[in-house]
Amino acid sequence: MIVCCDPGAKVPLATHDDVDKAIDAAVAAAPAMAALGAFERKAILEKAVAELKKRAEEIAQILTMEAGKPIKDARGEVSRTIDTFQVAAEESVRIYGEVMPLDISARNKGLQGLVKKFPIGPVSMVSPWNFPLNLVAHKVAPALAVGCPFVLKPASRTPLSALILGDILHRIPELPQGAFSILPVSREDADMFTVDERFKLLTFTGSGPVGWDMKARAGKKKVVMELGGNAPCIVDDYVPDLDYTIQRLINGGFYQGGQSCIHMQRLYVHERLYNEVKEAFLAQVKKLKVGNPFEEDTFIGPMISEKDAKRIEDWAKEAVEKGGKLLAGGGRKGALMEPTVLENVPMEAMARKEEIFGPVVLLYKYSDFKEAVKECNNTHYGLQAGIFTKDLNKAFYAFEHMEVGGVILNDSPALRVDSQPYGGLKDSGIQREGVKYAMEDMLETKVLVMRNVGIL
Ligand SMILES: NC(=O)C1=CN([C@@H]2O[C@H](COP(=O)(O)OP(=O)(O)OC[C@H]3O[C@@H](n4cnc5c(N)ncnc54)[C@H](OP(=O)(O)O)[C@@H]3O)[C@@H](O)[C@H]2O)C=CC1
Ligand SMILES: O=C(O)[C@H](O)COP(=O)(O)O
Repeated sequence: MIVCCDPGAKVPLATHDDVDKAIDAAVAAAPAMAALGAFERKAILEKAVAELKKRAEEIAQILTMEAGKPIKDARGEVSRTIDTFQVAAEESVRIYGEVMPLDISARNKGLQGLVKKFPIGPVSMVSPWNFPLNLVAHKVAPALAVGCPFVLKPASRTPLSALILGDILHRIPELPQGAFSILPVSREDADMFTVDERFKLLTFTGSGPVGWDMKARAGKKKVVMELGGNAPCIVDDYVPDLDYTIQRLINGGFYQGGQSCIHMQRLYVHERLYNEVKEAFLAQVKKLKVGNPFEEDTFIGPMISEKDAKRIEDWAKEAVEKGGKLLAGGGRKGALMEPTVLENVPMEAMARKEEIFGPVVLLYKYSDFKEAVKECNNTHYGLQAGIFTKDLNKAFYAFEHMEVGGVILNDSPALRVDSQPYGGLKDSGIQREGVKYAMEDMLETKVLVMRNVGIL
């Protein structure tokens, strides 16, 4: 069977039997993976970095073809993927344990512990279409850094860049046979990624309903979930620089066509700056080029499918029906969705309640900072939040009170550095990615308890 991805590339689709064999191969490769020295894991990751650098433009073109991602963003994703692998190479030689005193009471006299981290074993990986290369890298590179074999299922709509990464790894002879498989597979045949007990960890990035259902059925394995968001951003009464702030707000709201779970969906602006920010923001929105993603100056390419673009358009319409005001955009041509700004959209509207995953920003005015933080938290998601302010006390207040995995000061919530801890609270997930943090989940702590009996 084959699976198609726009605009017509075809790749083989693995069967249930293929997945079964891949898991067996990962189990068989686990001892050899665990036996790799830190210097060997580092060398493998560095070879991947070198090859990604060589093939960067080819991969960027493929990302644009398979996901409709503007070419500038595709190049950005490749360069972030190189960072992700580079950081993993560096972290691979920094997996520390500890020696701990265990003589905590008289009966434990003479005891100490040697604590060491060991690779957890075969990892099941399921990745989404919105960052088809770097979100794959955020699972693959940490696994290689700790010495875990893996089987990865890329999203059906965007399997190509993951398969190219597989091609790169396949050419690294130091990787033990069976250490990895990358298998495009139908949802029906993908159930083993969730339920198979040969896997010791399931790491999933994608939508909430799918992720939470997987967690419920994952059995005894550890689970990492990177799910959706509905990211808020506050622009306080005094900000470092208004032009800079507007430029970052535009990026946060419309970069990647809003198809990112840290996309700035809600923008709360202090009443002192409200009119000025609104006017400058709308002026910039009107200049954004929507269209052919291969053109260098395109800011917003097509949504991942026409169906998704239609849903986004419908949610914008519903927001107006429920009392919101349309300030810009709202229209759609096929899969191309206009950058859209809505004001005062009420809580009952889908665009306020749920993750819109499109180029839509909701604008609100506030007068009390603490109330604005409360309103930011008024969602079942909790991934990232942004705050622009000159006042460090407010920044710390936001850091302490925002119910999210990351607060971004003086930039939009859409900012992610690939080495930072990344992940959410509430319905946005559990555990963290961001190389070093993903590695922690792929390691098992073991202790050697030693008694010094004092006899020669
Ligand atoms: N990072 C994020 O927060 C993301 C959020 N989303 C949100 O989710 C919405 C839907 O996007 P979509 O791509 O369908 O997201 P999904 O969560 O449905 O898919 C993500 C990955 O999970 C796979 N998958 C889905 N169901 C199963 C299953 N039962 N067993 C094993 N694997 C499974 C998908 O495979 P397949 O591709 O074959 O269906 C894909 O590889 C988006 O519009 C957006 O709102 C989407 C992507 C990323
Ligand atoms: O910049 C990123 O890496 C993404 O926004 C993170 O991907 P997500 O949309 O799955 O969180």
